[in-house]
Amino acid sequence: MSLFILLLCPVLLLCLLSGFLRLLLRQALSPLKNLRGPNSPSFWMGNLREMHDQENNNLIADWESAYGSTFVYRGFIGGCRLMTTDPVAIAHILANAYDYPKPDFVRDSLATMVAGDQGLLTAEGDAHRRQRKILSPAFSSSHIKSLSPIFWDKANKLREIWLDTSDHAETKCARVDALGWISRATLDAMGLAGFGYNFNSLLDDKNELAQAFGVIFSTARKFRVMTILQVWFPFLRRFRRNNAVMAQAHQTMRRIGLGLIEERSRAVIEEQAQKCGAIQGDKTILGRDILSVLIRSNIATSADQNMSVDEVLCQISTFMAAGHETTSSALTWCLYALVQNPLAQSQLRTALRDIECDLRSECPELAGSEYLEMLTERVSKCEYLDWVIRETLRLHAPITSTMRVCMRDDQIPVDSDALNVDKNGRRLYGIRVKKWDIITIPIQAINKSTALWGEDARAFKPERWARPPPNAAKAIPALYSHMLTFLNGNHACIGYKFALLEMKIFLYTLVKDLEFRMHPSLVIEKRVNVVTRPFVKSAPELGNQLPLDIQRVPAR
Ligand code: HEM
Repeated sequence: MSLFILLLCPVLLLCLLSGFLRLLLRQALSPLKNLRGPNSPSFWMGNLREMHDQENNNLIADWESAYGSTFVYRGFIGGCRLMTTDPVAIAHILANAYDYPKPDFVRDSLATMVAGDQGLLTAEGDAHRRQRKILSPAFSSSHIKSLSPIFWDKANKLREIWLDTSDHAETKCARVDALGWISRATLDAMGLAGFGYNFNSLLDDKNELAQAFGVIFSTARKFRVMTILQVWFPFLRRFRRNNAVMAQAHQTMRRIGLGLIEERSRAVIEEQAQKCGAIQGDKTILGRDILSVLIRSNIATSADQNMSVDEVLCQISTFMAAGHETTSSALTWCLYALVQNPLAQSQLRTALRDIECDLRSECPELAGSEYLEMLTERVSKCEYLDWVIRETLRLHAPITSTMRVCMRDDQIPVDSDALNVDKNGRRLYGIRVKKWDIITIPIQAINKSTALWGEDARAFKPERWARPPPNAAKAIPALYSHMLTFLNGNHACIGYKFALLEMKIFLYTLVKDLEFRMHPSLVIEKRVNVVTRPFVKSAPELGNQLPLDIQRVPAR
């Protein structure tokens, strides 16, 4: 054994030991240990293993009915983690976002995914505030609307591919993997709308940047003991799998990303020199993509406040990670919900066909971009489509939970009507937390909670949106429709208008002329790997997929 290894072993052991001791001390001092919660099936892993399948086993709803809306579950070596579905507690945590940031291990794992720790997803405090301000013009309603031609183009391409596939099938009905196709179409849309880059993945799946992102995102790791250890012992993060492959993918991303930034910056500077564009993204004649608007906004920001090249580069992969997979997951789950509810599917098709019919008869002279603009307006306002999307995002939130860590000792308020008690049966009027305590906000469980949404909370019912939500649900502090799908507060999703418009345009284009069905023998379950994706229960080895049968619906 070399001298180096002989010296290294005791150092590693010492690091591990001091890490363990620190952890045990924090846990011993945490007031969370006084709260009720489920038994821990494992000393080392606590409840983490059973939580891995929570989207398929209603685990959190069961815990909620046993222990109330605020309780603890166990993490690594039995550490207590707070879980709460209490709207008042969640409002407090999200309103004090910088006192409750994402835990270091979450940020580290996101940083691996977005190829750096300088993007909006991982930034905190002043850096986050500054970045968000520079990025906000790119996500305004008017700017997002100006991106709609990209969504129409990619949605139409997918529609043509699917119509062609079904028309050429012997029975005029073809089976496609909806998840795979939607993911390619939304990747293409994100590339163009995000940073003016054409992945062209609907026609060719060999694009080098798409492959690099594929490698980077696949680091969203499976449940492994090593992953848990890396959470608590940062030095172990050096020994990640695929490090060489990842480095290569990061290099590709950096090379292409820097090229895009340079190209866009040059275009913006030329544009300003010619005074042919305003700073507002939607009025410029050049690049409407988010990166171009970000660069304009960055140039207009004072030098001590603007973003560095590395920060801008990191935003590109951040849009990809935060914007592409989430929207493709939401659209896929929407089609799943519609095949499970054929009545809702046909009602939606009727509403979508009415839009086209009404527009053609009211404005027969409209064509080209004018027609598309008016169509976008009508599709955005279609009531039934809106209900279908809300109901999908409530029942199938692509991001099912998020974590926060307390950065100061605090007393988190709770709903005064909630009858939560601690381990000793004492009524809880607030939750005492200590610095470093970890909190899980179970987004999906809150969206489906029967206590908040009523007895039919787990059913897909677009019509529920015809009435105002129950009072209990109205208390949820949300950015969108009383649900936490896009979260709320300083770290709320910046791209939610982008996602909603893209979803509406894709659904209009696909559902209007295609009927979707699923073979009754197929059972679909959810797999959470940063975002939630479907897989066939009897064929998990085939990976994430949603096999749907598609068929052209004859014109009216
Ligand atoms: C259905 C689609 C989407 C869903 C469900 C979704 C959901 C979320 C959620 C829950 C968060 C908060 C994460 C946390 O703090 O733990 C978030 C943040 C974020 N999202 Fe989205 N998102 C979607 C689409 C998009 C799109 C299309 C973009 C960009 C084009 C985007 C960009 C971002 C960014 C940059 C953040 C970080 C914001 C911050 O920390 O300040 N998202 N999203």
